[in-house]
Amino acid sequence: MSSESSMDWVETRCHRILDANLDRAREGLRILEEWCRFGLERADLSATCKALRQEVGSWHRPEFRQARDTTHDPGTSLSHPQERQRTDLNAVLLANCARVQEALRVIEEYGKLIEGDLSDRAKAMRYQIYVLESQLQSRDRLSRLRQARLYLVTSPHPRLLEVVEAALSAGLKLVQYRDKQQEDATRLETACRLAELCQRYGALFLVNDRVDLALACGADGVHLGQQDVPMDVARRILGPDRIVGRSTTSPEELARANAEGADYVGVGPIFATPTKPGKAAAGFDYLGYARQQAQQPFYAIGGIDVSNAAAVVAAGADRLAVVRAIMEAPDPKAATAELLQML
Ligand SMILES: Cc1ncc(COP(=O)(O)OP(=O)(O)O)c(N)n1
Ligand SMILES: Cc1nc(C(=O)O)sc1CCOP(=O)(O)O
Ligand SMILES: [Mg+2]
Repeated sequence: MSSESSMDWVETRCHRILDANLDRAREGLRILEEWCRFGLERADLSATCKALRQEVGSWHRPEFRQARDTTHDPGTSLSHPQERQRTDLNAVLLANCARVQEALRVIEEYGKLIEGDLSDRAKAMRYQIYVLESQLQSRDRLSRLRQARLYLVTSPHPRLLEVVEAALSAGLKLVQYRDKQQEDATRLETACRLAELCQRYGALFLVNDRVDLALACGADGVHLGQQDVPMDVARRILGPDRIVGRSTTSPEELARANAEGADYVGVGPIFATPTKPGKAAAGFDYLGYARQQAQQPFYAIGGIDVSNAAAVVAAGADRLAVVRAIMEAPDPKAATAELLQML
């Protein structure tokens, strides 16, 4: 083969690679765009995906398509089991973000042999996809939060992981690690183990009070009380894509939570509870007020169990947070299932 033809040979293969990866990037962006449009109904994110897809389309050149040779492509018969598996919607989004990022990385590398500008544009877009992935994860966290009707707030327990796993196995999708007494090193270790457990079950995991522990264990967010750090401090530390909730007991506290943009609020205590001794019940009156005034999902909390959950729902709660009803249940899995059934 002459040196000229070997150059042509390499160039033709690069065109083939660029053709495949330009198509791969556009296909992945289309899949993300469909969820943004029809799933999240987010015009802004849909427009972002559409613009990125159109830009990638503008990078195609006739010589790239002319180099296509699907008949002799050994990859068409290759498949990995993980490519067929999508455990949930989030897995679809993550898989297609990765598909676009990988395709852009290939275009960036092989584009250097063909056209430097193409390589530079692919690199710049790859960072835009990282941002889009965070936005989708954030939207995904908030959409998952809205879907979570039952919230387990843990209490200290000798078999804490076992109890939480039993509740997760019944379909629980929202857990908060709350332990006011434990030393930090132990709390961090426990938080990391709970975070891993919740991720395995596709559940959101938050930490009570402590933004530092939430950050350190990679939690999906933090729950702040009235005496905890301001919301903007928590968001500065955790980043804009994590969930921050706030306890409320009165219209004034709810107004503050609305004003600071809490992603959800606790509304309680509905009934006086030994889990939070010394705090007077806010009762159904405040629950009814919160139903009218809360600007985010709210979880009724305080003394709730299967004996009164129906009454709490009837008084205006769509979502419940419990401690003892699960943590002290003889059968946490059955208790969780029964509460979920009532919601
Ligand atoms: C969902 C939910 N609501 C309220 C609380 C109470 O938070 P806690 O830190 O236990 O008490 P305060 O800080 O609000 O006094 C919660 N943990 N979860
Ligand atoms: C952690 C907590 N916060 C409350 C609030 O009103 O902010 S009441 C509460 C304790 C809830 O425990 P149980 O489900 O065992 O009654
Ligand atoms: Mg607190």
